[in-house]
Amino acid sequence: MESLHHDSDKRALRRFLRHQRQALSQHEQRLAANHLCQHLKTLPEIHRARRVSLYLPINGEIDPMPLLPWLRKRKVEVYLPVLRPFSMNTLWFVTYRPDTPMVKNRFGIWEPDLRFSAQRQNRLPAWALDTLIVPLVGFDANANRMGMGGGFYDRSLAFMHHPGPKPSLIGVAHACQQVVSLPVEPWDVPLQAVVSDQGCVRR
Ligand SMILES: Nc1nc2c(c(=O)[nH]1)N(C=O)[C@@H](CNc1ccc(C(=O)N[C@@H](CCC(=O)O)C(=O)O)cc1)CN2
Ligand SMILES: Nc1ncnc2c1ncn2[C@@H]1O[C@H](COP(=O)(O)OP(=O)(O)OP(=O)(O)O)[C@@H](O)[C@H]1O
Repeated sequence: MESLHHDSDKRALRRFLRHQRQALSQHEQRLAANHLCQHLKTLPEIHRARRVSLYLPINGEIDPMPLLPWLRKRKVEVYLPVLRPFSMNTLWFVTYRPDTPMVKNRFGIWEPDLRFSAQRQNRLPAWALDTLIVPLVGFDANANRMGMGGGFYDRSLAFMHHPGPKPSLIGVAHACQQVVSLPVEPWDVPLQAVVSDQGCVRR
């Protein structure tokens, strides 16, 4: 595919890739999730991390949750992205434990409820995490990414363009979400790597 230059091309590609992953059967999804997590477990960015964010999948997204028992065993603190209230489309990262009270957000994604997230000791800004597992709609061989189009991760990770602490960013997606090349926008925050059910591409 040629590189894409227009917003309408980007929207069409996003729609196409979302259809691709939604067409996977439950069996294919489970297999892909297990393969993904086997690859993730080999990454140094995961091995050295003490605080990791995952996400709860929707719309055919690859499921990173099979990693959870492994992380818990290693005493890694696990966080989920939460739509930050009263703030323009940015994310907080909230502790995910077996007793964390959950609600559906406006996109139908389960997230820790507001009373829980509002307590400071239960959340972190993205810069305080060691590694973020970032859900993707599309990626290319250079680990460029395309998300849901809300700009949530890009906005929440804008600090990556400045000096200071920087977490590792690992994108994850189904192998069928890889394209030849994606346009890079000025606000895009580069990932270290993208991991799929079929392996890992590095920047
Ligand atoms: N599982 C998961 N959780 C996540 C994300 C994600 O991509 N996946 N996010 C990553 O950013 C944030 C939520 N961002 C989202 C952005 C757009 C849509 C979405 O479905 N948009 C619809 C329009 C819906 C509407 O406007 O009401 C669409 O694109 O059709 C969903 C989540 C935080 N949590
Ligand atoms: N740092 C930022 N500050 C303000 N707006 C931003 C920032 N980053 C992205 N945006 C806005 O978010 C919108 C969506 O961006 P884009 O299409 O790149 O989303 P995306 O690749 O799906 O990323 P994400 O996974 O973060 O949603 C764009 O209109 C862009 O202007």
